[in-house]
Amino acid sequence: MPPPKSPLDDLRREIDHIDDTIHDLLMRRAAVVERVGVVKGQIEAAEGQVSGNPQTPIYLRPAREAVILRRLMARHAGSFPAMAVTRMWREMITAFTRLQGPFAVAVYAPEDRRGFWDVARDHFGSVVPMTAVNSPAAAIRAVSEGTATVGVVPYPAEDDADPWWRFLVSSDARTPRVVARLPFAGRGNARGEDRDALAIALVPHEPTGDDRTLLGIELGHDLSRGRLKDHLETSGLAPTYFCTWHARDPSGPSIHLVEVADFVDHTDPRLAAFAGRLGEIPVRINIVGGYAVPLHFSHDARKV
Ligand SMILES: O=C(O)C(=O)C[C@]1(C(=O)O)C=C[C@@H](O)C=C1
Repeated sequence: MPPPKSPLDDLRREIDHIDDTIHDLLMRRAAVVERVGVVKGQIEAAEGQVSGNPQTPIYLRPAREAVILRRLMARHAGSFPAMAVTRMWREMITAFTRLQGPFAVAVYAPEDRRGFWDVARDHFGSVVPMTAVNSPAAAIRAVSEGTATVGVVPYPAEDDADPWWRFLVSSDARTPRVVARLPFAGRGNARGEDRDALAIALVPHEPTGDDRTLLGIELGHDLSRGRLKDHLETSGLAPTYFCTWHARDPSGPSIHLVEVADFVDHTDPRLAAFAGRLGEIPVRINIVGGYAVPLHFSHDARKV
């Protein structure tokens, strides 16, 4: 006699069928991502030929990743926790990116401060090669030299006397840019530092529809922070965060890092308006990068 049918059998068969469908779709997505990688490689090779400066392609597109997650969160419904969906997609997206080309992460996580490690792992997944480095400068170096695709460094602190971000205030195309703010998709059970982290990479600053931009502003003459803020505000670039670094040599430069609640690139007329307002004061403005505004989860993490 066959064993009596358990009331679970049909439900489990349904789950097996759903798992097969999810798995099939993952394998299908992988094939499409590989085709995207080929096209990106062709586009970058053509651009390298035009500029006479071919570079190893970097496939990461943090802006697109942010748009994907925001779109999924906007359609999410039901009892499955929203934050669990984003965790799965974060693990998947880096695994997919690695189908296109090499990918490694250098995280500022000295032995006595491991907090950013969890935050980086949550964002880039548990399979990607990840190395701890002892200073933000080492993370920047790893990205510039190509030993890491992404560096993870602390969100700038106003009172940092030797801030890492000043190394990113440069117009050199080989200077890494800020490309994401972490955590992007909720903190979960990650240990953290007292502040967020920023991801840096050799990837262009691209809009997502809800962005912050970091401007590095070098002035040829002294100007009070108050006056500088006024000029920024009247040019439509009201700062949401502001740090200043003074060179030790008093005749040396002061550089300001200004965060603006919008997407700004070099062609933005507000930058020209701001430079115009400064009149005789020489100014150099660099786009240090920017990031998609992270997702906000409600307390029970079910819904964004
Ligand atoms: O849209 C792209 O550019 C892709 O390469 C695809 C994809 C993805 O898996 O969806 C992978 C890597 C990028 O960082 C962004 C998105």
